[in-house]
Amino acid sequence: MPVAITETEPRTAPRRRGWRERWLAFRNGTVASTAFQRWAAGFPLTRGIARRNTRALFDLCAGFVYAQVLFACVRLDLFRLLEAGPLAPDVIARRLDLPQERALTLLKAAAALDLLTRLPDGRFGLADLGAAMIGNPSIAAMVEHHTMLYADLADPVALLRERPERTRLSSYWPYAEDRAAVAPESVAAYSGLMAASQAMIAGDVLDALPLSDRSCLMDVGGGEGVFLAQAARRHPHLSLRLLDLPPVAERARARFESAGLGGRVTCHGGSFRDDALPQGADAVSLVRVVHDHDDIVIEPLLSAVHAALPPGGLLAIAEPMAGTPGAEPIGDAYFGFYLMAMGSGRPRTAAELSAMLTRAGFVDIRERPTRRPLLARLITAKRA
Ligand SMILES: C[S@@+](CC[C@H](N)C(=O)[O-])C[C@H]1O[C@@H](n2cnc3c(N)ncnc32)[C@H](O)[C@@H]1O
Repeated sequence: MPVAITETEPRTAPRRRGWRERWLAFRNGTVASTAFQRWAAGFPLTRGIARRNTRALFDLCAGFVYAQVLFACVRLDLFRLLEAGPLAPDVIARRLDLPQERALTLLKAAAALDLLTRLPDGRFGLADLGAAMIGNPSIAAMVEHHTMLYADLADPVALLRERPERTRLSSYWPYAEDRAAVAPESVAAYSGLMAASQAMIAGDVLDALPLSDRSCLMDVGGGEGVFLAQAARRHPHLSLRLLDLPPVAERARARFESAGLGGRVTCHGGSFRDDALPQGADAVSLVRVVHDHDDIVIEPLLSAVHAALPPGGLLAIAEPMAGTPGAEPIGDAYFGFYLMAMGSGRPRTAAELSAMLTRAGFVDIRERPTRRPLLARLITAKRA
C-alpha cells in the first residue's frame, strides 16, 4: 500500500538548550569517563549495554579488516570451492595454493564473520552469508570494485576538505566528471557492474510499480536494459524506450537483440544533461540515477521529465535512500562517502526527493513499499 512521505529531519535547531540536549551533554560526559566505563562493564544492570557498545565500537574500528577477509574469499573464489560441500582445511589450502596455517587463518576469520561454518570434524562449509554470495554474483563484483573506493578513501579527511579533480571512482564513472563525450571502452566496466546488480533490484521495484494502466515506459539512464527487459516480460502490452549515453544505449540495443526483445524496445543514445528527452512515454523511470547527480543536474532533469509526460503521466524514482529505517548506515555512511569519492551526487531522503518532485510540478507523490528497501525504495509521482 502506498504511504505518505513525511519529513523526519528537524528543520530548525532549537534556540535554547532543551532538556534533551542537556541530558545528552550529561550522558556523553559520563560515558566518556574511563572510570564510568570500568564501572558500567562490571555492574550487572549496565554490563550488557557496555559490552554491546564496546563490540559496536570495535566493529567500527575493524570494518576494513572484515571487508578484506571477504575480499580474500572472493578473490580466491572460496565460496564456489565450497559450493559442492564442506572440505578439510588442508584440502582447501592445496586448492587455494596457500600455506596451511594461512589458509586456516582465513577460514577461521570467515567462520567468525558468518561466511563459513566449521563442522565438528574440522571441515569448513558455507554458512548463510557465504551461500548468499553464490546466489548473488553481483555482490562479489562489488567487493572487487571496492578496491577503488578504498583507494579513494585512504585519506578521508583530505577528501572531505578538497574536491580532487580526479579520483579512481570519478574515472570509473566518467559521467560523474561531466565529460562531453564518454568513450565506449570507459562504459563497459560500470555498465556490466550495474547490469549484474540490477537483476536483484528490478524484481523488487516492478513488484511495487503499477504499470498495467500505462502504454509506454521510458527508462532514463536505463543502463544495459536489465530493468526494461524484466518490465517487458511482466507487461507484454507495454512499449518500451531506453535513454542512456550513446555507448551504453548501444550496449543495451545489443542485449535486447540477443534476448529477442529488439522489436519491443527503442534505445535512444543521448545525454539528459544536454539533449531534449524523447516524447511519447506515459511512464518514466529513473532507477539508481538520481543519487548519482547533484541537485543542479537533477532539478532540471525532473522538470524535463515533467514536461515530457502527458497529463496523468507517471514518474518512478527507485534507489537506495538516506534515512531508510534499519539501513541508516547504508544511505548516509556508505552512499554518502561513495558518492563523495565519485565526485557527484548524494543520497537523498524520501522527503528530500518528494520536495524536489513538488518543485518540479509533480503531484500525487507517494512511496510504494518494496521488498528490500535497503537496496531500493520507490517513489512515484504524477503530472497533474
Ligand atoms: C548507476 S547507473 C544505473 C543504471 C541502471 N538504471 C541500473 O539501475 O542498473 C546510472 C546510469 O545513468 C547513465 N547516465 C549518467 N549520466 C547520464 C546522462 N547525462 N544522460 C543519460 N544517461 C546518463 C549512466 O550511463 C548509467 O547507465
